[in-house]
Amino acid sequence: MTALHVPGGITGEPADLLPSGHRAGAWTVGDLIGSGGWSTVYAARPADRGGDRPLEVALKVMPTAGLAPRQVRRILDSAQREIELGRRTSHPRLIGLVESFVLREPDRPSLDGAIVLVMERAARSLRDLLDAGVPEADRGRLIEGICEGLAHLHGSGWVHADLKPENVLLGRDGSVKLSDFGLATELTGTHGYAPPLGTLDYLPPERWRASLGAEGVQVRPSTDIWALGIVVHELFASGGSPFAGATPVARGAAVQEYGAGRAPLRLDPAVPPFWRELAADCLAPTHEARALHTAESLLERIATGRPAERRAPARPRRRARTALVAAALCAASGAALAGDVPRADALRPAGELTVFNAERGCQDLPGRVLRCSLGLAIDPGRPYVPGNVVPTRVWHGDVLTAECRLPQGLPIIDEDGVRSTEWFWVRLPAGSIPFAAWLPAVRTKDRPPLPDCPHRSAS
Ligand SMILES: Nc1ncnc2c1ncn2[C@@H]1O[C@H](COP(=O)(O)OP(=O)(O)OP(=O)(O)O)[C@@H](O)[C@H]1O
Repeated sequence: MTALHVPGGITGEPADLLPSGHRAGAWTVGDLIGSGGWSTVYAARPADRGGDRPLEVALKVMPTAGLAPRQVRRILDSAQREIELGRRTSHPRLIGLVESFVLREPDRPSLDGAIVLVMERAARSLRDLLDAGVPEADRGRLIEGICEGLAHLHGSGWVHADLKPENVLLGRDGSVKLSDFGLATELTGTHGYAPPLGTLDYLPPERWRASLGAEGVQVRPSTDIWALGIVVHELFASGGSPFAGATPVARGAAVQEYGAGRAPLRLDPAVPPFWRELAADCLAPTHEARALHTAESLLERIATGRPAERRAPARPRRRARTALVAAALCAASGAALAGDVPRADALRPAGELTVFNAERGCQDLPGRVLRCSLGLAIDPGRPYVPGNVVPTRVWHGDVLTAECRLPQGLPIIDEDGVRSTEWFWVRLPAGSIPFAAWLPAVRTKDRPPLPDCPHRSAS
């Protein structure tokens, strides 16, 4: 875990290292695996034969000696979270906790009193794999494994809160195992509170302006979904972030510009269409829009979408998937426009529609807040995501002129569960470019008699 709001890591003298062959609790220490800001991790094996202990484990040693009380509290809190989560959950996609103990090392004062977490041992981390180059055939499987881990965590009422390639470990067989639960937070209702720590490159826009209360900062499952979107992008873009900048802070500034609707999402062209749509949904700029994409629903999409990709690797087949309308409730500036739409002079106004936004809290607002704005689609046959909406926004109560209807577009479900495949070709306010776009029928209660549209945007 990297400090965000407080100066990072442990200050003072570095702790001693445990030599290979040293006995720590019931374990014999082996090679050093690596170290983070708060801990050192060693390979280890059982010191005694017999018993049902795993034959190879990793010891995460978290020294506490000589630290300021605040730092000790931080480490104890982190260890407590790992232990609590390890005690309460168990899943093949989560690194298992075998046991924990306090190290007694009177001859090594810097290690005396260190907390030791004994964990299932992995072969390497996703960061190592990214550095070496991820084989193309493995990428989808890795994402699916991360989603499985997140789905189990979220389903058990926990948020990881520090998802990043360093914390995605890989077994010898390549299986994915999420690790490092030092910030993991149990939800009470819709959210939980974590210490104000995290890794800058994986923080969603709302975290950059989150207030720090007595309990910490608010985290929700959508925090992990954002981080997943970054990891998906990294897997296909040689480790690159979708947000430009030479430093994590500069990239964080780009995240905030995007979150405020002042910049579009620019995904690397190397990310294939299926994963691009998935990453864009994970990277929806607001918690509200992102919350529509749960780890569980992403898993379902992967399960149905990936085989199609495999069958037609040259040009992945577009699957008509059900999209949730609020996915397009985000800033859409800079959206590219698809062709094959009728010219302005070809439009003959045929009916009026009043925009209806089913999202709670968006119907009685006196002003026009971005959060409650709706984007109209460029192409009603493509997923209704930020890359497929026009820049002009509309709001609940706006009256739009409709020209025609498309009975069979992509099915859309609104926040109340109303589903429709119908779309309306509507004019946008004067001066808008483009001059018209597609409104999903779930975004209006009106059904004026309209002719069927002769056209649809190219997909
Ligand atoms: N169970 C494990 N099996 C194998 N390697 C592990 C295991 N747990 C951690 N590691 C490796 O040990 C190193 C340090 O671990 P870790 O990142 O958990 O420490 P940390 O102090 O929490 O780090 P950070 O401050 O970066 O979050 C990393 O290289 C990680 O891949």
